[in-house]
Amino acid sequence: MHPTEEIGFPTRVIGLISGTSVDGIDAALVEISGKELDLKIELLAGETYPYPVQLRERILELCAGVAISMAELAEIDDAIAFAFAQAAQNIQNGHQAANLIGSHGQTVYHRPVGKSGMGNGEWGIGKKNTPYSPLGYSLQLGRGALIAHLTGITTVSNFRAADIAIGGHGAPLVPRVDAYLLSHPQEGRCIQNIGGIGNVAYIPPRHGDWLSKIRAWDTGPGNSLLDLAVQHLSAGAKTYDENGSWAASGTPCYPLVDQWLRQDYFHLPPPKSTGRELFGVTYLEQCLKDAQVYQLNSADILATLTELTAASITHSYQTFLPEMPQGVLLCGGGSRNLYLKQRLQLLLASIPVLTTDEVGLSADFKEAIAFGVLAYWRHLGIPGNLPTATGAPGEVLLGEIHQG
Ligand SMILES: Nc1ncnc2c1ncn2[C@@H]1O[C@H](COP(=O)(O)OP(=O)(O)OP(=O)(O)O)[C@@H](O)[C@H]1O
Ligand SMILES: CC(=O)N[C@H]1[C@@H]2OC[C@@H](O2)[C@@H](O)[C@@H]1O[C@H](C)C(=O)O
Repeated sequence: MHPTEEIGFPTRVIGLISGTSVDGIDAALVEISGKELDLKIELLAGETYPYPVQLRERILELCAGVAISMAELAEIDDAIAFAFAQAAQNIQNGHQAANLIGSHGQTVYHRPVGKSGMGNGEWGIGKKNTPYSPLGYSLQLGRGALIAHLTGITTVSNFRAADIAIGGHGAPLVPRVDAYLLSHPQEGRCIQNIGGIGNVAYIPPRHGDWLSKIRAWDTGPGNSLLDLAVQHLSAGAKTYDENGSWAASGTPCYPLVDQWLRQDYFHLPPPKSTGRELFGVTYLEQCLKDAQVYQLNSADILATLTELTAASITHSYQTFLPEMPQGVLLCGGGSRNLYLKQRLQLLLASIPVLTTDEVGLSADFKEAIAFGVLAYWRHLGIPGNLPTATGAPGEVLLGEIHQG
């Protein structure tokens, strides 16, 4: 049977993701129709389901590189799959049942392509064109087979592996979905996600060979350093800077922002990807040491870290885009940080900074929606990666299908 007949067409899909902020599982129930240029989605329900506190803490430790046994890894993998399956069940309450799930899972480790950790060519890594050339590696927990079993719904998971296997970064993957849902006939747009990590998709006006002109990459820290700093500076009382109001009460230290912007990652040309492995605990520790030199108070530290996020985004547009966009559309939790949004608008001067909500696509649930669309494309046999975004040499089908 053709896959579209199996799941019905148009179809009701659940997209699930927990991102690098590890704040909880974003679930989106969407009705999807069309394929690419005629792709349409309707968000029927969107919800964030927080992780149980202990599970979140364990995941954050894993992300920070704390060593654990394989047995414990298996337990965490299952706990995440159970939580994702529960989220899929809950999001359907009051709605007709879904017939497909796209589950990104929880990233706990991301090694960008060309960044082998083994060194010395051990295992043959580092020798180009051998089976062990320095491919990327990206590990998402919450196995799809278990989600399919628990929900009884066919589940697509492990989306990044196929792109990585052919030499891509396996990230960012959302830009291909952005292209079809957010492109504009006359306007070049940047779709800027500000999650734990920031990523941008530059989408030129939708005519000619616009698809091949799309550029996308991870811009660097979104909220990851800010969240860690807030936790540290509030002695655990807060997990993030609501609306950016704490940072707004301070003053950015511009010499420090300039110093931080000299970091290699910001100068690496795209395609490129990153994660909490770089912009995580160790990175923040260095930032806090640097801040001592300038005797910054807590508010000033947060203002300076917020400025780093804003400046790294705009600096990367100015450095790597073929032309500046006519508009910027924000999404992800950072789009709710009013101070950060204000700083971005100031740095981008006359380029309007809006959120994707303002053009009809949920800024909170866009990533979850995108993994629903990627699962749908997998079922239809449509590739999900954009080689200009991930650096892969070609398009591939993304994700493994587990029958429900
Ligand atoms: N009202 C708000 N004010 C300020 N910051 C906010 C607000 N709401 C959310 N955030 C920030 O957004 C973060 C969560 O963003 P989001 O859920 O988009 O990240 P993610 O999806 O986990 O990350 P990624 O996109 O890197 O995978 C929170 O940790 C917090 O820092
Ligand atoms: C390995 C991984 O999970 N990367 C995430 C992360 O969060 C933002 C940025 O880094 C992005 O490249 C990617 O997520 C989105 C969903 C993507 O693939 O488009």
